[in-house]
Amino acid sequence: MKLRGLYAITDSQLLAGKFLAYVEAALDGGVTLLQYRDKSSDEARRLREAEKLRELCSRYKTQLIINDDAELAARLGVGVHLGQTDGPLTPARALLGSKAIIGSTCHSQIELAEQAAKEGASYVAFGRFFNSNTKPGAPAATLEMLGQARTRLHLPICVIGGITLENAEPLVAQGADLLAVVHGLFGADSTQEVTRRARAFNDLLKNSV
Ligand SMILES: Cc1ncc(COP(=O)(O)OP(=O)(O)O)c(N)n1
Ligand SMILES: Cc1nc(C(=O)O)sc1CCOP(=O)(O)O
Ligand SMILES: [Mg+2]
Repeated sequence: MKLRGLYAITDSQLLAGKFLAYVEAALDGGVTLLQYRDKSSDEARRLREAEKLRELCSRYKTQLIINDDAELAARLGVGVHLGQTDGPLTPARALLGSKAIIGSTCHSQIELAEQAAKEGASYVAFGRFFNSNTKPGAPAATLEMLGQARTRLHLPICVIGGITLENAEPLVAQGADLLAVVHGLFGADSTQEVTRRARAFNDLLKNSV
């Protein structure tokens, strides 16, 4: 499966009271990867919500990715996204198997991405490219770095951080495969607008290849 398209990421605060409706609206517009990102330590709720997302994703033929938690991903039989302090990639690959999608945060460092590729990552993520409501303190990355990464790396490149329909085009032009978005997608006022935005993100990627 080619990893290219919209990578929707959930946010428990932003989606409070409309979680499944907004996620389904995004899936309806087309989502390549859906990441369940919940930074709370409420394990029972995390399991319950992740199970619901797995069911929804299977209906829409979208791949579910769990943020931070390889054990939960293994329990559900889905993929995982690991940051630099979320545990090593090699044991996660051993736990989840060769077919699982495993992503790695590489901030703005191509060397981290090369290492992640050696350790079995399925994609590497660079960011933050713009001001982010969700994670304002994330280290910054540049378009120039992204262009260099594209020439050096042979696995899918995900970009993240403050991405909207208005600013995404240069990232795609520099070789991004996956646009990872929270607010620029789920910050919409209605489910219809979420679906419209999802379609428009996909159009940006389609029109560039
Ligand atoms: C697709 C994607 N890219 C980067 C991140 C950030 O991961 P991390 O640095 O571990 O930070 P948290 O998201 O865990 O706060 C991500 N989650 N997804
Ligand atoms: C979870 C996360 N990681 C980032 C990084 O740069 O590693 S930026 C980010 C938040 C993405 O949300 P939004 O689209 O609302 O900016
Ligand atoms: Mg993390």
